[in-house]
Amino acid sequence: MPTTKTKIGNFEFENCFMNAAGVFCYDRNELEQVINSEAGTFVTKTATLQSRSGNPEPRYHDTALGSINSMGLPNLGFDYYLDYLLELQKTHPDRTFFFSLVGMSTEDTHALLKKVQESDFSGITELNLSCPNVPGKPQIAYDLETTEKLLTDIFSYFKKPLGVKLPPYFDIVHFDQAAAVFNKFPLTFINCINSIGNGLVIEDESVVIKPKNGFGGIGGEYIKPTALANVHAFYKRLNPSIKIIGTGGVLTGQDAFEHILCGASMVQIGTTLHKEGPAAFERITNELKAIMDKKGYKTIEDFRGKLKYL
Ligand SMILES: O=C1NC(=O)NC(C(=O)O)N1
Repeated sequence: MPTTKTKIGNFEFENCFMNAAGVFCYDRNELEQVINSEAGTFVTKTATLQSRSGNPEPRYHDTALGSINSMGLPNLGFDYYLDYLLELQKTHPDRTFFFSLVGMSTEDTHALLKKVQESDFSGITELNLSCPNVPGKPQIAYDLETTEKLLTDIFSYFKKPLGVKLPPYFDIVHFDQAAAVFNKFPLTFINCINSIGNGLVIEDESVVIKPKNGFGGIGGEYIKPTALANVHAFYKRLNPSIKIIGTGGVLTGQDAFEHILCGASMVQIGTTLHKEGPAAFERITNELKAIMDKKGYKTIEDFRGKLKYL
């Protein structure tokens, strides 16, 4: 029977699936459901220094082909998630979890990461450089000069495993430029992609979410081609030591197979998890294993990154 186990940095995971930050990860109740599912691990909701109520509702809307959201980083605050992660290190010493975070300012980001560095947290940190939904705040990783400066400063003091959650890029030159920046740093991973920022969904004559006159991040089937392109573009450009997490448009085992074929070592599920709940992990894992079995692949390394060209 094929295995879908995987490795990120020095950490091994029994399954290459996990939630995408923002989905099923707001509090202990949701995170516990992911722990007890077939998922190999979880990532917390992106934590900020202080708790945030986020944007006005309605701020999330499912559509036939995916979702639109403008949550605005609602979260229970850094200390809530750190406390829970430290508790899990005692109750689940054999598991490794991801901690998503970002500051509302550069100073806050450094304050957060210094707290992680000084803490007993022994998991993996995902720095969210791509939230499109905080009014007035840009998606950081679209500014490569700022991103390079931020990572330079971070790696002067942060010595634990760190990856970055990236927005989608849409230009080959931008893939080249972004990869050149990321290759300068000892990143454990990059995560492609966050939602495609500032889309608009209309029903009848109205937008469907309240914040920003209806503009929000797009997820689901709409974004798989862009997600796959970002995973593969960076897979081809980054030092092999920087692993790729693939996020975006995963509804089935076939979608996950394609992310891994493009180079992903881990696959995150967002919109589908929001719609279906944690049972989606078992379904999609079984679908991927059936595809691997049919093709004679025993592990994901047998086909990871081996996308064929014409
Ligand atoms: O990084 C994020 N991406 C999203 O699509 N939404 C959330 C949010 O708005 O909190 N954050």
